[in-house]
Amino acid sequence: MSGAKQDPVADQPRDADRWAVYLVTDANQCAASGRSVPDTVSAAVAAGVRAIQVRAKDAHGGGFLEEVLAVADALAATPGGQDTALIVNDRIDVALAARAAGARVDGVHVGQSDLPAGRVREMLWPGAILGVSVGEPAEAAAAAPHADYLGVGPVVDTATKPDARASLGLGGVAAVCAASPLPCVAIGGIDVAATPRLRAVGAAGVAIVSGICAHPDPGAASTAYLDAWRSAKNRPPSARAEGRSMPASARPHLRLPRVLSIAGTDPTGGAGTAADLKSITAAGGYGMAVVTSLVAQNTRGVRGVHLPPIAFLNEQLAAVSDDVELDAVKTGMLATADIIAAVGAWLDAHAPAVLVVDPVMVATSGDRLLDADAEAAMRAFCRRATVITPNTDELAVLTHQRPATTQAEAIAQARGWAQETGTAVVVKTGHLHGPSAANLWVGPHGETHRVDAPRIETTATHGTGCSLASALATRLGSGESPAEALGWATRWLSEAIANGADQRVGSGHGPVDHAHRARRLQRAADPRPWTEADAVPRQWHHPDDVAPGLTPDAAACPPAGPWTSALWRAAAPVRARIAASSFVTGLLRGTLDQESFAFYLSQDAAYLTGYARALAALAVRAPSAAQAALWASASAHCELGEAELHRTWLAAHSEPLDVRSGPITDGYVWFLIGHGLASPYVVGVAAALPCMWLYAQTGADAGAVPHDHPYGAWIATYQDPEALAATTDALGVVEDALERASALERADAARAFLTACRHEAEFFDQATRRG
Ligand SMILES: Nc1ncnc2c1ncn2[C@@H]1O[C@H](COP(=O)(O)OP(=O)(O)OP(=O)(O)O)[C@@H](O)[C@H]1O
Ligand SMILES: Cc1ncc(CO)c(N)n1
Ligand SMILES: [Mg+2]
Repeated sequence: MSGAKQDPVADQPRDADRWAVYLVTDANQCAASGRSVPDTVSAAVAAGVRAIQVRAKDAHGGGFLEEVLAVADALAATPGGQDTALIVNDRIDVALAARAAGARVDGVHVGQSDLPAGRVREMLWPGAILGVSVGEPAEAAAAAPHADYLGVGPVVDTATKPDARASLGLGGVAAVCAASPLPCVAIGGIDVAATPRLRAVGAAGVAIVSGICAHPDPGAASTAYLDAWRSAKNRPPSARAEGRSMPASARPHLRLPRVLSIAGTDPTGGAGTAADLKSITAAGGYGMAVVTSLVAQNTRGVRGVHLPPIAFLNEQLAAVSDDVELDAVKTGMLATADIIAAVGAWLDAHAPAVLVVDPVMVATSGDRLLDADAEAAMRAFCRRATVITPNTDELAVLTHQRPATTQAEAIAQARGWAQETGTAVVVKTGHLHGPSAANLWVGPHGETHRVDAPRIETTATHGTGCSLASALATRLGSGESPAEALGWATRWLSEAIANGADQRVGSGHGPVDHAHRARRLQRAADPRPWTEADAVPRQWHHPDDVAPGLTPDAAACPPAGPWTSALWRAAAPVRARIAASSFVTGLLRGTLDQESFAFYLSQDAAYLTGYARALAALAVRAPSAAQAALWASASAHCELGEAELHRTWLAAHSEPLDVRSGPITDGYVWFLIGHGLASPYVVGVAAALPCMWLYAQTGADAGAVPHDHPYGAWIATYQDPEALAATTDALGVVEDALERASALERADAARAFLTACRHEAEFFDQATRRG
């Protein structure tokens, strides 16, 4: 029996350095150098290794289990062992058995010949780490939705794994890393000298077998690997020269990416350096700007361009690079071949880890921003980039083709470009027509990441290209993968475009609202008590005491009497906020991106489990059998009926069913359970009501949903007649309980009701706050 505590390292393995040096054990090699596997593990962990995989190719199940338990004990007894991930190779059953025996096991690693990663994930416990061995980008892509990290190899031919495939070399590892959004740990014949080079091509760590197990001093060997890992720069100075960037996924997340924009100006603040600085700030970076050209322009068009001497451009560039280390560079309007040459020369000397080139040629207004004879120079300049962000017209110029008129044509042009140059392309579809304004990342190895966004009916599109490229550079510079970075930038920009017109700036193509998201989050972060609940009087004697002056509006599920009617009126402001939220409007229109919906759904699954328990508590405390039955059957419905829909939708859309609840979900759930268990019954039922009542209202607001609506099946649950009947019954219970309650309890119940409404608003909104 293992003495190790069942206390998973859970979130720790997501640390940037978790996989730096990953020891994979081999009992034969340990034995040959006179040591047990647990002793080898202890020595490695004492030296600073923080990930261990127990591998026992030849052992039978029982022997393997013994070895895992012994390693778990060794970890429990070694300083640093608590923070060390313990992964079991191949055998899910052994991992489960070890956990059943009380050992802390954190996950499982499987190969291509084991069960498919998605199946393995279904068998694992929540929060388990799943690693998958891959040898090519296609395998990485298949494993990515299910795994937490990838083992990439073999790097060189190795004797420890006789069944291994042809070695990948540094280039092969780089290709898989570049195509993968997950941390990629290189494995297979890695010596100390190769370690920093693997880090430089994008590996998140090195997995070592013989280099440590067969070494006479495993502790010293571990130290040597760790030192070699740390000696490598986070980003490879040579990568840019090779025209390849280090994949963002493998870089540790930087605290504050320092991002330089090299672009023209817009005195009305909507495009160029002004837009770039706002976008970099909004995306979480420190923004800097070098001005290539002074542009007299506004929302209606360009009036004049003044180009400062090249020598002065060089002076600006040197002033930045002499003093500040850069995590990302974004270029915009470069205007002339001379400027392109000067910026190119500076980039030769100061290769940033991330270079986003927005090949600005023509403004939204139709004015030229790049000399006609500089197109060839821009084409060559683009090859320096990590990624370029042309609009469809610019993509056509770069690829010598006619402008694409469909997304498929634009993607085909981008593919050709990416394959030929090795530089990724973000295909922007703002200039096309149709309901979608999606962005797509098209990489040199054929990989694409599509981020859906709805086309917005607005004139506020001045500077959208500048803003997207700057936000993208910032998120890539912070260490995000291409898919993550483009996802964040697209969602943020979509909100900025949708709210741009409210700024009332200019009469032409107005600027986007770069700060909209920040303002929304600032409001959400306000720690003061929620005002709607604050407004309830200390005692509530009469229905008019709550929400005086608010005129009633119709509820899809009508109030059951004067008290619930008063609650409905008091909730009007927060109800309006929910109805206008970008999540709910996007959901009802069907324009919400799938990733946000999947996040919402997984939180809702977690929520329902808690809500079912809050309802069960109310059943226990109900004053009558009829009320107990109402809450008990609603509880059973949540636990069984509704959660099933979550599972089937997520599975059908290949989205992971992640039932870990986030802080917003947790806050709401425990608020409900707390009131259900510990507050007067009237307070508990008032707290539980908004979940039913506001959902019914959202369903009614949705109206008839077309059969091809992407979230039609989901919205139908809001309109479910059984749920409506339960809501009507619940309203009767709350009305009755309020009628009988004391004035003090009634006020508490109203506050709990309004606070629950606010929780509902936060709950919807959380899906659009990620990142
Ligand atoms: N009406 C719109 N609705 C939604 N998204 C839009 C709209 N117009 C542009 N976008 C988004 O803004 C980004 C840039 O758009 P676009 O393709 O127009 O680039 P651009 O022409 O380079 O912009 P700029 O005018 O700043 O140079 C894209 O991600 C696009 O999807
Ligand atoms: C300076 C500058 N860069 C880019 C654009 C593209 O909109 C613009 N209008 N102005
Ligand atoms: Mg543009």
